Amino acid sequence: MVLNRTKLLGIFDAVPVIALVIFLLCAITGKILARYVDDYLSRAEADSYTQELLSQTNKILQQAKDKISEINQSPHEFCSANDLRFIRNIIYSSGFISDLGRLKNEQLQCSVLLGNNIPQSYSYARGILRSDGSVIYGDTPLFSSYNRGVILSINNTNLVFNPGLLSSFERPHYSYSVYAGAPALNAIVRLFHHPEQNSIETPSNIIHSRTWIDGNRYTYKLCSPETHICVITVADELAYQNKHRLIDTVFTILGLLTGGLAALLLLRYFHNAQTLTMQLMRAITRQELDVRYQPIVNVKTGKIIAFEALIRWEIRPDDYVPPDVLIDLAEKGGFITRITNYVLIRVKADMNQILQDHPELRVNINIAACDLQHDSFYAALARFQNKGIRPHQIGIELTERSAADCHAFKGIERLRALGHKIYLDDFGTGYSSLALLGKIQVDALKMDKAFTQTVGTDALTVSIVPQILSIAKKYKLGIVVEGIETEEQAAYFKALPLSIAAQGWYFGKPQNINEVRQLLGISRKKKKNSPF
Ligand SMILES: Nc1nc2c(ncn2[C@@H]2O[C@@H]3COP(=O)(O)O[C@H]4[C@@H](O)[C@H](n5cnc6c(=O)[nH]c(N)nc65)O[C@@H]4COP(=O)(O)O[C@H]3[C@H]2O)c(=O)[nH]1
Repeated sequence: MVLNRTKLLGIFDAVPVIALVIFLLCAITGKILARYVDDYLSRAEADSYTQELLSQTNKILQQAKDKISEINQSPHEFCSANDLRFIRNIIYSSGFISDLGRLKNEQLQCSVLLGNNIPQSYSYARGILRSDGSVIYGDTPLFSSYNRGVILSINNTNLVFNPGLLSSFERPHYSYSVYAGAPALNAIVRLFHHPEQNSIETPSNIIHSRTWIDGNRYTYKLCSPETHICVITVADELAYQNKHRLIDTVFTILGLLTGGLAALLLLRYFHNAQTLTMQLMRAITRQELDVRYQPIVNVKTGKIIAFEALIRWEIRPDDYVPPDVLIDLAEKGGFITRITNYVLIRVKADMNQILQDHPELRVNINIAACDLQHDSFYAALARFQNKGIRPHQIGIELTERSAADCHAFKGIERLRALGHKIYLDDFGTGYSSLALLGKIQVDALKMDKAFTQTVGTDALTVSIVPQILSIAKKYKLGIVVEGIETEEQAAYFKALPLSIAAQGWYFGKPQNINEVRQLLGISRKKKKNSPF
């Protein structure tokens, strides 16, 4: 008993550590999530800003082409005063053109700002030949009042872009550079840039993608595969700092709260379980547990042939802990054999005389696999024989799960050698029911009530009831059908050409020993003396 209690406390001792680990895991997960969300939002923000600049640049290039074709419709003499006036009217209304020059044999002849006063030597920066036949010169030196400018050249017409044309798209903490590439991607020039953006280097090529450059979350690149225009935006730390702090705080708090809640729930669950387990151990010591007996009948005659002993724990008046919960607690707490021995003692006290008087009658006891390793269990069983009760009058029920435990095999053999009958409980609910029968020898199968309840319903056609019955027949095993609740179910099994024992509310619910005595007395009267 000291050993059991120590083992039990050992399990519960680990709970605060597990709770702490869960708490820490949740807190760390919160931090990691914050990082992901932060990255996602930063990328989304950079993406939308870069996209905006890219589409604006594409729009301006298209408008520039339109303006050039409009200007090329000039009805006036080439570079005449009227021609320059005509052009001036068009470019001043556009807002994004700072000058426009006309060329002959690749030599500038006149421009809106310089008139016809053009210096003879003129050299352009490197130009990019684009797929539509236009040429773009990035940051070319100019003769006009602007030192440098971007030129779009189509059909002997050079359009100079206003250098500040993207200024209305500037954003705090962001700067940008816009590039144009040749379709073959072998040459790139810079078109426009933020006034502070001089440090960024022209990329060696333009790969069509949207990405953080070199994994740096402050430099974002977006290229258009159609126009070969690329925009690189650069954010400073301040652009994300506040958002980063907010996201980090929110997710850290969420992580801590979730972790705290999970840890608390775990502690509460185990505290309750611990409390219940301790209460159960106390109830055993104080002998507060009760045993009820459910009749098992021959389904053909309706005669009682046995009882199943079932444990009951009334934790408060009319408030019972379900036996499977109670058994689970005892198994996890490592003191299930105390329950089994307790039941054996109670059964002996209750049924001693009845079993002696009626040697045909049997009582089935539920046991767990680990009982089979305890000498105290065999000793408790042996006490029945001292009173002249024969071993076959004490049936042993083991669930499939328990019987499949490899340590149980030897114990089962030992019990059979002692003369006890072995019943495989809840048969059919395990995944290896049939395989189990090849490994261990049992005397009867108890068909689980879940299958019984398919009788009288459409589900019977697909249920495994017939298979279980034929397995029992094939292996020459007895069969006890559990959970018979209706006359229809009873009639179904009664009509089968098999010897079947039955148990269920239809024949009688689990009852206390006084009711059992009464039941036997009633049966006795009915059958004129003995029902057995
Ligand atoms: N719906 C319905 N249920 C019916 C009907 N006829 C009987 N039952 C219930 O079916 C269960 C039959 O016991 P089990 O399969 O061995 O299943 C038992 C058994 O595995 C375990 N158990 C009960 N007492 C002990 C015990 O002393 N030791 C061990 N190790 N396990 C026990 O707890 C399980 C549940 O026991 P109980 O709640 O008493 O539930 C009992 C019984 O009350 C019916 O017609 N309809």
